[in-house]
Amino acid sequence: MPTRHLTADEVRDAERASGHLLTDGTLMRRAAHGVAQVVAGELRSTGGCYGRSVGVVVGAGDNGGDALFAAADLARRGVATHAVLLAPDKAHPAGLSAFRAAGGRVGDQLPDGLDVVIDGVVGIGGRGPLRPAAAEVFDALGPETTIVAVDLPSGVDADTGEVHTPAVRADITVTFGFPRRAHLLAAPVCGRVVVVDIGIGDPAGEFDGSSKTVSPQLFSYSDEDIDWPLPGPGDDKYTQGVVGIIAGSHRYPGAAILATGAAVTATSGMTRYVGSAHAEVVAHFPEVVAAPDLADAGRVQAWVVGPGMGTDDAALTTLRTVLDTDLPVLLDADALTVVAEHPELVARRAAPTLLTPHAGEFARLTGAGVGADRLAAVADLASRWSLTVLLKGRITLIAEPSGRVVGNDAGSSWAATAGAGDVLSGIAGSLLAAGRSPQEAGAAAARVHARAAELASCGAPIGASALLGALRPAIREFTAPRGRTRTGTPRSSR
Ligand SMILES: NC(=O)C1=CN([C@@H]2O[C@H](COP(=O)(O)OP(=O)(O)OC[C@H]3O[C@@H](n4cnc5c(N)ncnc54)[C@H](OP(=O)(O)O)[C@@H]3O)[C@@H](O)[C@H]2O)[C@@H](O)CC1
Ligand SMILES: [K+]
Repeated sequence: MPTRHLTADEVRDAERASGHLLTDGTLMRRAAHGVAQVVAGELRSTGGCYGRSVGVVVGAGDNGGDALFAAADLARRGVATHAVLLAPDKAHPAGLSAFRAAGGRVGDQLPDGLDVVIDGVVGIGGRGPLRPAAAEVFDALGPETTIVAVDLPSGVDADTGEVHTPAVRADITVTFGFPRRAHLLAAPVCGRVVVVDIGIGDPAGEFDGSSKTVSPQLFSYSDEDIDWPLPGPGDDKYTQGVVGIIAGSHRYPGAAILATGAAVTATSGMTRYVGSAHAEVVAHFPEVVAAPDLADAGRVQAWVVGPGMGTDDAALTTLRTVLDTDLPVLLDADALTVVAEHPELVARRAAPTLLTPHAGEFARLTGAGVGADRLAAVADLASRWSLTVLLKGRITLIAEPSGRVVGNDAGSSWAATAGAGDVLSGIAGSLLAAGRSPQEAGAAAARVHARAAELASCGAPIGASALLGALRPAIREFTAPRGRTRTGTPRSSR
């Protein structure tokens, strides 16, 4: 099931709804125990707890309280614990007493060579960058020290995921109850995220309506949430959805080959190509049915338009023709540039429409940059234009007009290479043709694309051809173990 990522306000609502568990300090004790367990696990994996040393950086709020109670717990397991109090007068009193009682030491700075440092500067109450005193403590840490953030890496905005400068870069982040938006939007600085159950209810399920309605809503998918289309016993090449690719040119066939190749690889249905690179495309992929003109293209169930197609009058005419149909259409690259100049092309479209801009194309479409709040920006465009927008990046966001946004962390940036977007459009287009909604198609395509980049790279730079080459093994990871339901019914025929 997709995971929802909460705002700071929703987290506070959920905590408040737990009543006495909040007021009598139970939630904090559970949270602190969860942090201590994770740190102890880290220490055990590198030789054990006893005799090891842990530092805590303690801010003015409850986040610091969590860190102090966690350190007290660790001290009782034989760990030497040291704390720096950034605001000594405001440090959580009960947490500080517990820390001192367990033998923890308080000083102006942390000793060298600590095994773990716990970031308890700020959590969901933090605003803006890490302040200088805190930044100094983290800057002094050696590379051997593992940083464990309590709730969030300090200096990261809980709701927008903006990583301020400076901000803590955590190896592990331990959070409570439900992941926050920042755990996805700022995934690269959160490290491994561990969600500890502290007994607060699901805000979506248990709220009585008094909490604020939050829009947009951010979700992430696990591999199990990806329902890749598989051919069923009764399927033929047409019934699985035919995708048509309009991309590239005779002079610049690369985008055409990459997008069409991705479509050929992504699903077993038929792939058509329309454009002047038809000979080059067929030379690479003989299974593609290619035509130079749209009028001769044949029937499709979805169109991909744009990569390398140019932005001239011919491109405008082609776009107009395709967008006038009631078929799903994915618009990428040059098509986005044309639509930025002619937004009326998509204004009255009722059929599924998916725009796949990178940040530059997004700015062209909106007349403004993406800004620090990518989630709000992409959700706003999707809502204003009543279509689905996939904003590319290390964290790809796919927003529906309803305000539902799915985010996918690619896990690396190896796919930031020329032509990778063409591959993505081919994958997503074939999923649209297979009947997936624009958001499902975008989310599944982004996930498989990221996995292919990982498989192709293995730590080395890649080009888009290598990415395309790794697409089939990547897809296999999403289909092989889950190809059939318990009753033997192929998933695609359900
Ligand atoms: N409620 C519960 O039951 C549970 C809560 N839990 C925990 O509580 C956390 C929320 O605690 P919170 O509300 O006290 O806010 P918190 O994040 O500690 O920071 C607020 C303080 O920081 C300061 N400050 C602000 N910005 C700053 C900056 N950039 N750099 C430095 N300082 C900055 C600001 O003070 P200022 O200096 O501005 O006066 C303010 O006083 C939550 O994340 C979770 O860890 C868990 O135990 C589970 C149960
Ligand atoms: K923190």
